[in-house]
Amino acid sequence: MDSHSKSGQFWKIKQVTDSMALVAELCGHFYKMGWVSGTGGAMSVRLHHLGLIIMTPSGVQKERMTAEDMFVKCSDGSDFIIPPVKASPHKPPKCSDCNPLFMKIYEMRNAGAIIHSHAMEACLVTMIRPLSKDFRITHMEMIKGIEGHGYYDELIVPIIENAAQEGELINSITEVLEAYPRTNAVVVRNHGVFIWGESWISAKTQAECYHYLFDAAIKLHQLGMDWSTPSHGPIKRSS
Ligand SMILES: CSCCC(=O)C(=O)COP(=O)(O)O
Ligand SMILES: [Zn+2]
Repeated sequence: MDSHSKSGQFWKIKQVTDSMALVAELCGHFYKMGWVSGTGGAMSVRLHHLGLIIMTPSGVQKERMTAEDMFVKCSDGSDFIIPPVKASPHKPPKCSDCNPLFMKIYEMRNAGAIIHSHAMEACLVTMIRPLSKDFRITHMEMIKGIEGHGYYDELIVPIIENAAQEGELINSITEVLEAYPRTNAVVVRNHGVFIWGESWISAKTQAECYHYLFDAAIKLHQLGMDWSTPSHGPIKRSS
């Protein structure tokens, strides 16, 4: 291998290891936000130009992960890097249960990163209106943080029903990705939310806006105000 090729290989390896470290660092931040507590939640970043996908491991303290805990998959889902087994009593590392859901989102959307949050506000907003098929909100400045949306737009986020196992959500996620072509988030009732963007920065920024809007909706509801109407006027019995 000539020195030019060696240099190219070095920079590719560095991009992968830097991204693995970045996912660990971001999960530490998300833990402080209440998005990945109790081992819940997960994250994935896709390195389009390298054909690789980084995913968090399953069932671990998400705020204590390091770069070497990350799984790295090829675009077809096969393993590229499996984390080393740590000393007993730790179990062998397992990739996130969100793996099939992340792969489906990558397949159906041109995403560069996906965040799965277990934030309380993402749960509660689905429980206040237990029959609603989607979360709708308008006339809030933070809607502008969601790609393709303005202040006056109605932001519509599909809600799917929860299941006993994360992988069982695959059919309902696929259905809403088809039925809501503009959405870059799916809320799972009584569980959490999946949010994606073209880069990790876009996914994180939009995740902050979605969580803000869910929180605002809950607070508006507590104040007797209807979050889904332009005036946010008093809640009517039917809403
Ligand atoms: C209390 S966590 C239950 C599993 C879950 O919903 C989740 O998001 C975490 O799954 P993972 O396999 O990525 O740890
Ligand atoms: Zn989950």
